[in-house]
Amino acid sequence: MDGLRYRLNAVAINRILRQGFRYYSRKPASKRVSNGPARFKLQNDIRNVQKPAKTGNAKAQDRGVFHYGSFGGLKEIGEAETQKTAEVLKKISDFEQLKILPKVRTALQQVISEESIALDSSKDVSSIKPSPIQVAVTQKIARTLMDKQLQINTIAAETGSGKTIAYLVPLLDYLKRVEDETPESWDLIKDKAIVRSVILVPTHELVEQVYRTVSQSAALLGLNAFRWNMNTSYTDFIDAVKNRIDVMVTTPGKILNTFKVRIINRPDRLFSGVKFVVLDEADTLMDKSWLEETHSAIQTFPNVNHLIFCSATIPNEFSKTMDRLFPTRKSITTPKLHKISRKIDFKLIDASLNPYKGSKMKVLSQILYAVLKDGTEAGFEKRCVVFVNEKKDAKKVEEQLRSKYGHDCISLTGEDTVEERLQKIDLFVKPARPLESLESNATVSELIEDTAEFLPNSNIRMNRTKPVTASQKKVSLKVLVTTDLMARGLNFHGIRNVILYDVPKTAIDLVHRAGRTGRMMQGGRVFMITDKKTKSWAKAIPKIVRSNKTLS
Ligand SMILES: Nc1ncnc2c1ncn2[C@@H]1O[C@H](COP(=O)(O)OP(=O)(O)OP(=O)(O)O)[C@@H](O)[C@H]1O
Repeated sequence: MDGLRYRLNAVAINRILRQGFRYYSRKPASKRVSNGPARFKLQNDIRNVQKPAKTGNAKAQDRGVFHYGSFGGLKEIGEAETQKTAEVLKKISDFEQLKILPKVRTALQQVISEESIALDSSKDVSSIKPSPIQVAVTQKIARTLMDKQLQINTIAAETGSGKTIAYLVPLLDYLKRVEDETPESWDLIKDKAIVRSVILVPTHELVEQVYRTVSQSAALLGLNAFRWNMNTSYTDFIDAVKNRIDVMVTTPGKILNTFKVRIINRPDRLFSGVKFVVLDEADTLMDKSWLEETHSAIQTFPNVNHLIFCSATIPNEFSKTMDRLFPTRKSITTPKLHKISRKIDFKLIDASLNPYKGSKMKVLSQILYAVLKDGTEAGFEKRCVVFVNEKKDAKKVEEQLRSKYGHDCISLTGEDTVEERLQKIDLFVKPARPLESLESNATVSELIEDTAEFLPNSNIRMNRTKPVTASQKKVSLKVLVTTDLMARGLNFHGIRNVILYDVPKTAIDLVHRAGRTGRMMQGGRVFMITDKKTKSWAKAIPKIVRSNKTLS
């Protein structure tokens, strides 16, 4: 980073930080408010939103539901539906109480202990507890796990609630029970060239992420896992399937491609052994743009027993599609579905107020500066994800952050190749790197004065719990600017700050983007930048999060 430029910016920023409040105090007395302008404005906005002017919305609010935006949003889930899950959760809180094979339980606890962001390495593996969705799914599906007829379930739970393990429990339990409890069937298939189960996801990033969890669990259980992504050749697949693939992770497109090439002989036979199919990020996979491909891919598995649709949101459109195509499905939903975790500190900054003068870019650079300086994540490289609505803006924002403000920044959109995308997200999906391990520590804060504690004209006070020590002054911040493409399903590892540069257009986008932090009940901060055009329903979100309201 260009030190001099940064130093100049820092001086400017500090001046702006101080001037923000001075400027405000020069305003006419009638407009002065002791709590600070933005807070006042925010409360006004909330009051406006809560006025029962729009009767539909007011009624929804009475039920604890907040209608965000004017586009077709999230389905309102009836209390009766989540009540069933709540009842199960009252009775069960341990893995030991779940009806699964002990070896599957131990393997999955082991995997959770190795990959979870919510546990420290000293944690005793056997004391790891299942998350609510893991309890609900296991108990519900276990009852009919080995039944022969087709069973269709939708699983829906909030972002970062452990849904991958939730569907892996019945899947792996099923595969191992076939081996252990039906030796005649197992003898017939164990040496056959077949695929036994498939997990479908929309992107190659997710193929990689889900495969990591699947391959770890499969190795512990003596199962063969295989991922088919952009680098996998048809010969790789043929070699793997010869030895039986127990779990395959791929995209619907890859499944359909097997029917288009000569090199794969009779793919219908290879897929005739598929008994268990999971669609992860099902609302995306069943979206208009994917539906045809996804549906055709499912149809290539004629003997499937379990079909699971898993997602963090149930958009109205998805629900209608499912009613049409799979009317007999059963739903498993958690009470917190469509809520933003209360562990997330949701902050608003209004770019239309001084000193930003309408510049969202200025706001963004100041948030990044404040994040850099807040004294958290001491000794580790900080990482921050910025979401924009349009892909054309990702590059623009990146360039400005780099050239004008000297931030260490990359942008990622669908225009990058899959390899580039995987490379760019690598730093963000892995645990934060200790600063000592980095060759050249970016010692940005050593160049700047230690003064910034709040952002002007916002409801933001950067909570610095301890004084910043000399070692904490060594800081480094990596910034990823991206679009909704990276908002679904990706388990950004321990990312504590997400910035919504643009106000998300729908509640669906809002829930997914905010959900890249605060995963598995860990803390996190979401900063949303608003401006003159931003509707009052968006400005009400911090209050909605604090009061634990459901979004629709
Ligand atoms: N029982 C558990 N205890 C603690 N951590 C867990 C548990 N189960 C899963 N995790 C961890 O929680 C994190 C989030 O899990 P996962 O990615 O499956 O969430 P998700 O619900 O699929 O999120 P999204 O909706 O964003 O796709 C992972 O780091 C995972 O290792």
